[in-house]
Amino acid sequence: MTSAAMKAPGASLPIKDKALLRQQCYIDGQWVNADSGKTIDVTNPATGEVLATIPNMGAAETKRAIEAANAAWPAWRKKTAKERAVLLRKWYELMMAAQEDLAIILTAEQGKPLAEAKGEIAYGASYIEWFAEEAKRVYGDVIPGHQADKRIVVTKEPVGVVAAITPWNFPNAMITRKIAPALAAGCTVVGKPATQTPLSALAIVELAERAGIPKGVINMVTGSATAIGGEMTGNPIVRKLTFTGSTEIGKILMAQCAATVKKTSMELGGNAPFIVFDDADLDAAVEGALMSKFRNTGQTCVCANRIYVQDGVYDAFAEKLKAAVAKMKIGDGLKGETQQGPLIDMKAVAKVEEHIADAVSKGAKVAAGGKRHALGGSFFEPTILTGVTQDMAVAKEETFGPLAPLFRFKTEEEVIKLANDTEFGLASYFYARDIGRVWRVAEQVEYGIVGINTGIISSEVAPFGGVKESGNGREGSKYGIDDYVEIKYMCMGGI
Ligand SMILES: O=CCCCC(=O)O
Repeated sequence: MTSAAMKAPGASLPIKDKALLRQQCYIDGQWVNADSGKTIDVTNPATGEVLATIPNMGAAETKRAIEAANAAWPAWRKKTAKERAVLLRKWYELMMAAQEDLAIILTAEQGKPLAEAKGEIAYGASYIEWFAEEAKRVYGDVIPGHQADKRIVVTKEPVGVVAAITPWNFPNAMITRKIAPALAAGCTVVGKPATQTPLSALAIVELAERAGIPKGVINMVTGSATAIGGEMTGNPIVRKLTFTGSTEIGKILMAQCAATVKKTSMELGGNAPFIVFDDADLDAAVEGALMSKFRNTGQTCVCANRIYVQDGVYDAFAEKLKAAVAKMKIGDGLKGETQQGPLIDMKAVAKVEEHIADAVSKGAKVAAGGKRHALGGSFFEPTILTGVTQDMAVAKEETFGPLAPLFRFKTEEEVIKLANDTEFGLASYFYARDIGRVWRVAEQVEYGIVGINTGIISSEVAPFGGVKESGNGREGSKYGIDDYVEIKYMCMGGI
């Protein structure tokens, strides 16, 4: 094929605003290539098609981005909260106006069904809307003095340059819920999206530029995770690192940040228990389990990973879940009524297969699915395992795929122990109607988030985050901005 006859990357994407498909990074208000000119292909996990190429940047470009963010910081922090809020609001509006195009780009690079992608754009934009409002409420305190001639005043100041590293499973919302509070608080940002899904990040930076966010306030680099992460964590200008991803990588980043004592927010792995008690509304529990387990084809840190069902309703729950799963439509997220897209890559498929093989070798039964889907590639059948026990790998590790393992339990006390028997502590869920039990269980599970009679817990108005090895800090809600401010105490004497 001649180069003239070759299709431009992304040409097949039915987006109206072609300028959203950016293939360069954004540093100091300029769209730029890697110094080396090297690029990385971005592919569609549903088809294998190359959608675009992005710059393969490293430490040098990241350093420049950090310096640009630092240069932009004084003017940005000096703006009034309302001035920052107006720009954020404009960015939110542009994002919502481009919802359809942004969703198409997101589905194409990530695989989730278009309806879910549209939901993610609205969800991602909602953080910008929320923090535009919160920018105006970064209040301080006046504390009664400890001596007669003293007054104590507490103010909150932006931490400074923030580095944000985001994952492939939510290529829009994980960026906005870091950048929006940072900007609202008066910080500037250098972001690095996952290499598999950079196009959503670059598209929203394009919209930030159109919204009038000044140059240097947001910078976005793509490329080598080790080189970019190394510069972000090593550079003393960066005062805070915010990361969403695996616990394994989070620990490495935290260790690297220790050398310059950076603040960190870590939103790491989960191993969410989903408990169904005898007194639960079973249909509601099945619906909640479907939403929690199969959201984004099981590739969400808050997806149910272990489904504990009480003895008396175990068989009925398994049957109902099986019937619901049988109706799921699997396919290319950009096509028709798809409810389950492909997994991100073949490594993800291998992990699901490992968990199934391990469980089956120890006595679990495949009640639905259990193998790669006939569509090929990284499509996998939604799977249910019954007879799953605590000695199986799926009890300890996050599968991050469409596998619902059903564990049987007898008592409330027993299941609380099982639910807490993990180093993770992000999301947990349970279904019960007895009000005493609801309080007892909610208070005893060691998790940052507890879904009670619901499988969906995410919202910009709520504090999202985990305990134990699931991380630190909270994203969203009135608490979310705290991660981007430093408290200053002024002791005023001589009064
Ligand atoms: O993997 C974690 C993404 C979090 C998605 C959410 O906010 O619900």
